[in-house]
Amino acid sequence: MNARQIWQTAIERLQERVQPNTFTTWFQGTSADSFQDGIFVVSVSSTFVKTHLERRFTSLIRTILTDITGMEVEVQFVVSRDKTTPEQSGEPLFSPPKRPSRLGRTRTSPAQHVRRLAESAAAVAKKSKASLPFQTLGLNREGTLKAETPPGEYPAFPPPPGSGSEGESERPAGYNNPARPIAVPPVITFGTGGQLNSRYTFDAFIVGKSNQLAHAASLAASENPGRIYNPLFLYGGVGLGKTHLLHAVGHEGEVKGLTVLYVTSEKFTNEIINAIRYQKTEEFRAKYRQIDILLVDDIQFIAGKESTEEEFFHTFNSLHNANKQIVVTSDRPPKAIHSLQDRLRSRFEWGLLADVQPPEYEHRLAILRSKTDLLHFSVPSAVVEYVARPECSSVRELEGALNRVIAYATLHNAPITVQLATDALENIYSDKKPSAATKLSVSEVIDGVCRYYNVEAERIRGKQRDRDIAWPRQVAMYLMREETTASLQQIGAELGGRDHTTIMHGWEKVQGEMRQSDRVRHEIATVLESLHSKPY
Ligand SMILES: Nc1ncnc2c1ncn2[C@@H]1O[C@H](COP(=O)(O)OP(=O)(O)OP(=O)(O)O)[C@@H](O)[C@H]1O
Repeated sequence: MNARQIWQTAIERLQERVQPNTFTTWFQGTSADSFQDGIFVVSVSSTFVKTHLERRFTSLIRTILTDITGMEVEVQFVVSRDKTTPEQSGEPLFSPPKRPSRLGRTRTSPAQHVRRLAESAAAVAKKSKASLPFQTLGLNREGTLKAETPPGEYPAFPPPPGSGSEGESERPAGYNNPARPIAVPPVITFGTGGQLNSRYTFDAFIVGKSNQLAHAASLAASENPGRIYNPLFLYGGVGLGKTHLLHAVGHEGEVKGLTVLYVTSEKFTNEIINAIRYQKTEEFRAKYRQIDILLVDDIQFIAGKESTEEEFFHTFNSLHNANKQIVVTSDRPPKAIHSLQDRLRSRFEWGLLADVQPPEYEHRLAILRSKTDLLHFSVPSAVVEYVARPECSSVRELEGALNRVIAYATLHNAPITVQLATDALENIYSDKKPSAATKLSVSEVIDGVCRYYNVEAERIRGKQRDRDIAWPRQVAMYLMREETTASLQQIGAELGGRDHTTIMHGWEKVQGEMRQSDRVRHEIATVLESLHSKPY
């Protein structure tokens, strides 16, 4: 067998032993460079891939090559400068969507990518439902199961520094390894852009079923900026890690030496307003068009702002045409951003839509453990389990609860015990029990609905009947009836003097839509979640 044939066989075995998205991300596009004097050289497409393969897969590849060749093999990786990317070779596993010949036309290929990722997520989910105790159940950075790996399957979990062989871990909960030192890339500023938070790296992100797709897609986009999933649209409820992933993509771009710009949609809007005001639109455009990776947080807030949408549309086109990566986050999918221009909506739907959901209990435990490690605080397992127990819809809330327990212990100079945690979280966790105490006021509902749909309260109270205002108004009716103690008459009075039958009709309409549509159920759940999430 020559080097190429050996590598072909090795690749087939690797494919059987690692998860599909791990395989695609790291092994797709590798090839045999040479095999001489027991040294097998694998050619890879980038330094990033090289470093990752060296760190995580050397021993597995060595074992496989030794097995195939029947001799002791050392493995090395080289970056092939003139190596064609998968896209250039014409045989991509992930390929960028074909550019439509006219605006707004949709493409199909990203759907296959979604399916592939979703299938692998589902496979992991299925596996994780097996009778493993949660302490030994986990997903690593690639979403592969870390612990209790079935015989023959390679544990892809990275080793803590100095812990011996690859794949071993000290982490009991088995999610990705927060104990690893986290590379702290330099904080970047670009023009008037924002900064990347050095804590928000892929290494510090704990992967679970609820965020696996978003994580895998972000990782893949950061590996191949502008080539895969462009744009990448991350969406989900508050405090679930969208911004974290956005920054992580930015950090990886920085490592590659690319020009990264992170901006909130609010900042983007202000810059446009100022550019128009001071006749600096050319400078604005020039700045935005030399970016390699554009990261925009909370894109839903540009909806309904005409000049901002217009300028973003042109920026988007210009970057996308030049194969520059665009990643945006939103609290909801493009379809649910009601006042967004159709041409922008269709562009957002063009790449990959990936959602993040609230973490389930085991995932919350793993996140909390990683946070205690990062804080260099030793928190007993029973306390971590106590903090993770209530249904916590946002990781930010979870972090807040943990910080509160630690602060409470420090303040009282007391050991961290379950009793102390119970005291520290008394008011907070009792709030979570469904009771009259959780009822909202009508003005809280109006504020929340206006924030979510990006409309003004006067319009909600007004007479207009366009769908873009009628629907938020009906949602307000529904939520006021469900979530406040106000009577139908009081709700009617609050909503511009409407009759109680109109309120009843609005409530029925939303309830009916929720019964029929997952999307509407999700939408209402998101509004509710934002209404109930209070900062600690
Ligand atoms: N899977 C995770 N692993 C580790 N930390 C996480 C994870 N998900 C969220 N966090 C942490 O939770 C906090 C909130 O996350 P982030 O700001 O990214 O949420 P978000 O979805 O962007 O929320 P918002 O919509 O309110 O802006 C951050 O400190 C982040 O590091």
